Amino acid sequence: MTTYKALTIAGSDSGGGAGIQADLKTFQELKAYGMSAITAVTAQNTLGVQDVYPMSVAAVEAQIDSIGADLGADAVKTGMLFSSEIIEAVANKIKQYKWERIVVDPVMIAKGGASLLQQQAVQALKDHLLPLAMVITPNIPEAEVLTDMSISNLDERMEAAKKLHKMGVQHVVIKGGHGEGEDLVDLLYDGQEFLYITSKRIHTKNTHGTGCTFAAALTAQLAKGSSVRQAVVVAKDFIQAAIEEDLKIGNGHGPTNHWAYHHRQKENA
Ligand SMILES: Nc1ncnc2c1ncn2[C@@H]1O[C@H](COP(=O)(O)OP(=O)(O)OP(=O)(O)O)[C@@H](O)[C@H]1O
Ligand SMILES: Cc1ncc(CO)c(N)n1
Repeated sequence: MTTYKALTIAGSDSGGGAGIQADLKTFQELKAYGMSAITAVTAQNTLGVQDVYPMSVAAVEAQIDSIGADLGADAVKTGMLFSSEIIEAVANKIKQYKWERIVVDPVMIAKGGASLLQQQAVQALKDHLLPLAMVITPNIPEAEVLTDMSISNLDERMEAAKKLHKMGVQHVVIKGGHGEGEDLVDLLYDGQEFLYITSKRIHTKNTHGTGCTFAAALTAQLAKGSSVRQAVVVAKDFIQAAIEEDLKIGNGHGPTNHWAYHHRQKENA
């Protein structure tokens, strides 16, 4: 049996709902072998981010080298990268190891408002990482920052997706969690066609880590050889199950349930 390997390069969330922890749990549930390179340690829980401790560039590079020199990776996800120095180092390592199935989740701000990316690092993201991305998964506010436009309807979202594609990204997924209304649309653009992945909005405050979990599910599927389109559909089912069966823990925005998708599949088998 082949073992498919997925690497996450992201920040640690001590509360376990987002970041590295969400990614590794999701990889495991989707049967991809999970590996990590930590870019920053956050002191975080369901109430918010209490502190951020970035790693040195050398520490980030050393973790990636340990993986590149031995295990290798079938797909790579980037999450919280914090600074332009870390972004440049990560982009160089991706090129060095010739990794191609790259999912860039352009994490900027946590739900409570804490900054997970320095403002001056946005340009580095555009210059160095976007051209390497097989898929980018911004939420609406992140797509606005990256494209320098305001997005208040689906037409503008389509225009933003085209702009991001022009910046060198192969596939763009602009997620609809931050949109309005009962129907929620994630928009996929591959440079030619738009695909709308729709669902009903679930009314819950427990949405901590939805973005990380969605992008991690996408990465696991790409590691196993899926097409981007198939991977996005599975990622949407995965996050839908994880939000529907949310965990009622902590006093703020609780985490999603990373085992709900697998659990449902077993029940339906
Ligand atoms: N209330 C909800 N009901 C159903 N699906 C949701 C809901 N909120 C988010 N999603 C889904 O979760 C995924 C992540 O979307 P969202 O726009 O919330 O990402 P995000 O803002 O990057 O998340 P995060 O806050 O973790 O950074 C998308 O597939 C979206 O459709
Ligand atoms: C470490 C980390 N990465 C990403 C997010 C975005 O959800 C978060 N809250 N924390």
